[in-house]
Amino acid sequence: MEAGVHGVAERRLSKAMGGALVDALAMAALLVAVGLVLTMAGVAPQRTGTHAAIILTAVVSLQIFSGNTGIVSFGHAGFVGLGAYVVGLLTMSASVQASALRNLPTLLAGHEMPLLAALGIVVVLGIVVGVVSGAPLFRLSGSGASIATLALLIIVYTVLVASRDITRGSQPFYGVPRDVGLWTAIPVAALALAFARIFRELPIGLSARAVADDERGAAAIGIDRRFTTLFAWAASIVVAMAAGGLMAQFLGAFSPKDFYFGLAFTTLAMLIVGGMTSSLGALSGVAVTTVVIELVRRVEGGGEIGGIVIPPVFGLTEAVLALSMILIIWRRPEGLCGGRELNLLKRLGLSGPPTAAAEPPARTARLTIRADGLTKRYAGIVAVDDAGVELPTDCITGIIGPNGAGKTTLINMIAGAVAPTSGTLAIAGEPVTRFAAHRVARAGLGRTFQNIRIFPRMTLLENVLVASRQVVPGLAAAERAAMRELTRVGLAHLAEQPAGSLPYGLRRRLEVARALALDPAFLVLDEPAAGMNPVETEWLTTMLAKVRAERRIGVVLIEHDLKLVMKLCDRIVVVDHGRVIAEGTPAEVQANPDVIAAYLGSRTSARVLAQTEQETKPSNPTGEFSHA
Ligand SMILES: Nc1ncnc2c1ncn2[C@@H]1O[C@H](COP(=O)(O)OP(=O)(O)OP(=O)(O)O)[C@@H](O)[C@H]1O
Repeated sequence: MEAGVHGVAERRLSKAMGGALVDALAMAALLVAVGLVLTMAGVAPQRTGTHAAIILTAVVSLQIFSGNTGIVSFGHAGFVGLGAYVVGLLTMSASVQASALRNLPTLLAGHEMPLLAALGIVVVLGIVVGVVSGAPLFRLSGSGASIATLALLIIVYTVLVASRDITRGSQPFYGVPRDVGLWTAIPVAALALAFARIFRELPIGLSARAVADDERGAAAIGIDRRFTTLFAWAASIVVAMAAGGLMAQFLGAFSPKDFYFGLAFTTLAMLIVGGMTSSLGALSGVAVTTVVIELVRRVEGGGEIGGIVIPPVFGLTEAVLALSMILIIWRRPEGLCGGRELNLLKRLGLSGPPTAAAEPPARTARLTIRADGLTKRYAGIVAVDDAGVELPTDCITGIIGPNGAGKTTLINMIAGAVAPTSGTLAIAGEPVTRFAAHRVARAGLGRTFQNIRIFPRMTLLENVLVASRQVVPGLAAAERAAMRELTRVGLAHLAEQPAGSLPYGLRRRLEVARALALDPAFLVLDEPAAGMNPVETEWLTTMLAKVRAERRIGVVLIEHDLKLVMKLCDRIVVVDHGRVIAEGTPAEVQANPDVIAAYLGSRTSARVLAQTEQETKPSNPTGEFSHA
């Protein structure tokens, strides 16, 4: 039994969260150290540092969204602007308002708030604005969503310009108290960085990264893409608007064009240079780019260096930024940090993988998946035709049939990945006919895919954790459950490696571990032995029989390896031309003339069948667990 302070800490705080907190503290300490150096260096460096810290907050807001969801956003700059105008209006003195904004609605006039109170309002407003602007947006995904963020940038800009009574239109909005200095900007930037670092380890951050890596794989473990994306968007908009609030009190005067394409481009370039997928990337991107911009600005306006007269080169800063962005995308697509976080604890050898949890209790009730009259028509093709099957938890069911028979389509309809044209479906008595894949997963179905769908940029542990945390309360406990599944499939020693580095056979194992981490009532495997050598196939057979016996879950597998099917399965469903043509024990199916005619007619199949006949186990009509 675990004992002592370390054991208690591990039980309460997940390893990943502990690491994130230490990283957040380290980055904050770094910012404070830079701030102290700048304080001693004079007024001009302090102003540069303050501006950089505010820009860092804006870049971090972009990182929280784009870095986790993989959707490049052009829209955040607009929301930085919105935050600037809100804080400007709330903190401006009434006398300045009276002269600069004569037609300001009374609701907005004369607040004269301190910055902190105005930032509090910005946070609340940011949540509302984030949800309202994101809700229609994230029906889209991928590049469609990216283009929609560009449209949002234009909409926010247009609204700011058009709201003349409130913003002075395209004229400068002036008279905002200039109260933001280095020691306001740095703590806010440190907080934003800490939030970003912790966000990626939270369930929502894990889900967002899973969606970014493989949308269908994420849906199969119960992740709702729309909710996840909307949450990440709203959280990032809060940070963007807070950055805008600081910018307002740093500049004192600004106009909508300060928060348009120029800012969108600069912040995006900084994030790409540093590395979009980590908070460390945001920090290093801003640091490196700020230094480069400062150096280039000295040349841009012209001057004399060592007696050589340099003419003004306007637009040089943007050109250098664009060039560095292209260079990074070309030479180092993951950015300077390569997508890595600091991970101080791991680097110092102070944190290893979590311990594995004990097995969950075996299921006691007999449950079924019931499909009636399931049909799927594609233009001109009936992929599945009026299929009716019952898949219980007390046996391993094999679904076989020739290529193109409709097996995968049948499974995809059951798993919610393909909407049936007609028919009904129920899992454990719950009607799930029109459920999206993530809802079917939550109803108790874990699955793997014919074309493996792991999350390659996440570690093996994260791949499984993102599933276990759906059913295990508490991240620390979910981590231990994930370790248990990795141990089961023999991958625990690779827990902290990126999944993308795994060879093909091990990826299949990881996918099985991820599906089992959902603690599903049903495990559906689409060609699990494809690409495995005989030793791996034997391992898979043993592991499946063992897990079925221990956990008492229903296993359904589509498999072309007839030997494996006949050896492992209690029941077999045969599909041909989209129809279920036979159903029964392996012995019954092998003797069925329809099966022999339609599916096993070829010489090779007949030979396999003959070979496997002796190895086939007896039928299991009582539904007893035969693999205990
Ligand atoms: N998205 C789709 N659009 C059009 N036709 C499709 C689509 N998906 C599947 N089909 C067709 O439906 C039929 C059944 O395909 P399915 O992949 O379900 O068969 P299968 O039995 O799993 O085949 P295999 O063993 O080769 O994987 C095939 O004719 C296939 O071409």
